[in-house]
Amino acid sequence: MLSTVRKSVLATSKQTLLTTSLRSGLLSTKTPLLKYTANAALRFNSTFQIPETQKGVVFYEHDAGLKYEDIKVPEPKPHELLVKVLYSGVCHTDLHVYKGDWPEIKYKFDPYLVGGHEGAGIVVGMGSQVAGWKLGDLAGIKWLQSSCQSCEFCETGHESNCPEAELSGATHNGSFQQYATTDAVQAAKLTKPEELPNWGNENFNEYMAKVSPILCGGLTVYKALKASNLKPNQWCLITGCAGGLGSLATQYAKAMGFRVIGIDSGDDKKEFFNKMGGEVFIDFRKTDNIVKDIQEATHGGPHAVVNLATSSDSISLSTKYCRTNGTIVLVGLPAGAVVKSDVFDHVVKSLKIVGSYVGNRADTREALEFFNRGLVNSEVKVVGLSQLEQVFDDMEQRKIVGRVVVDTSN
Ligand SMILES: NC(=O)c1ccc[n+]([C@@H]2O[C@H](COP(=O)([O-])OP(=O)(O)OC[C@H]3O[C@@H](n4cnc5c(N)ncnc54)[C@H](O)[C@@H]3O)[C@@H](O)[C@H]2O)c1
Ligand SMILES: [Zn+2]
Ligand SMILES: [Zn+2]
Repeated sequence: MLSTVRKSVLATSKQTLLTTSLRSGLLSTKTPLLKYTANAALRFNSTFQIPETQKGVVFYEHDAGLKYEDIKVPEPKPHELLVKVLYSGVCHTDLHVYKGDWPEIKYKFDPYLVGGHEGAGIVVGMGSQVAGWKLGDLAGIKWLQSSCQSCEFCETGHESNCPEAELSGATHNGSFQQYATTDAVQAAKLTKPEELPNWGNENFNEYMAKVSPILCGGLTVYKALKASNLKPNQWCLITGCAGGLGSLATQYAKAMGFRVIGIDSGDDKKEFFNKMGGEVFIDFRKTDNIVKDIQEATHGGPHAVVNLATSSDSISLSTKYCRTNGTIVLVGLPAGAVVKSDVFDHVVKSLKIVGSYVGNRADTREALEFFNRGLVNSEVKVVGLSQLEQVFDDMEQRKIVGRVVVDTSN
């Protein structure tokens, strides 16, 4: 799947990697180059030639078609990085944004919107106020593009709840383009694979493709599992267990010492779930009594449920089978979803229902560490960025097993 040109480029040493990439075409294009030197506030290095235009997938209004177009390369603001995006995971959130499922968000069409918030790439430029980054560093673009850093939520590490938060792919153009800007404080620091015993420079492209879903999917499920209050050896039920977040949640849960029972549908999804380390799979389309099946398999119900399914009914159902004193974590955001729970059961069983929204910078670093240590294997299918519309169609029809990642070079 990964291009042989890139593979050969990446078999080089650390020092030669970026310049060789430029010669081979990884970082260069035939389009005219911007004269960044004209703006002394921006810092660039001659190693990186930034074109004026690039390929990106844009939409001009919700649910009215995606366009793979030549668009302008954005210029970083003083506090922003310019990232040459190599790969971007496709999260169901990108589909919700495209469909306009969440009217609460103030989407920014200027005049178009570029989705994507699981971008992995190389820092090729930065604004004058950026500190702590060097050109050539590897950076991740997350859903939380920036936060104010001074409100009560930012101050206490709840940055994703910041009322001023900017969101990649929704209020700020995201990672479905070859070059994207992102706030330098919130950008995720990615370790170079050559510094990791499990990886090495020869696997650079594979590393970048696989790390991209950790930037939303991995981070989100890791944080949600922390919010579940589970103790080692307790049962964790994951709804939507064979989707993008589900495949990662299964592995993080296992790595954190929990037993995993998953709900999804289809033999391919069951097989995938078992491969990810899941113990019991319930096919919601095949069972006659899902509550009974779950409670029997877990001897009284799971101690926590992490709801990742893109189904409102499945969320309400989780209040029925959750164990007494258990925690129900809400993560999936189907359009217009509400949780219907029986108050009597709710009180007598003393259930806790909590929402979990991506994670902060520490959660990001920790989630990446699980991946870097090889405790979580991000199983991805890589396709060209130009195929994004097809990926959205497949996602809507629930055909995708695990995560699809787009390669911005084609
Ligand atoms: N809270 C957050 O911070 C956060 C972050 C990222 C994503 N999300 C949301 O999480 C959800 C999942 O995202 P994803 O990228 O994993 O989506 P996905 O499409 O990859 O996976 C969803 C899975 O749910 C399964 N499913 C659908 N109906 C089901 C049902 N009734 N019972 C069990 N499984 C069912 C599908 O078959 C699919 O495998 C989306 O709504 C997304 O917006 C939330
Ligand atoms: Zn996401
Ligand atoms: Zn804030």
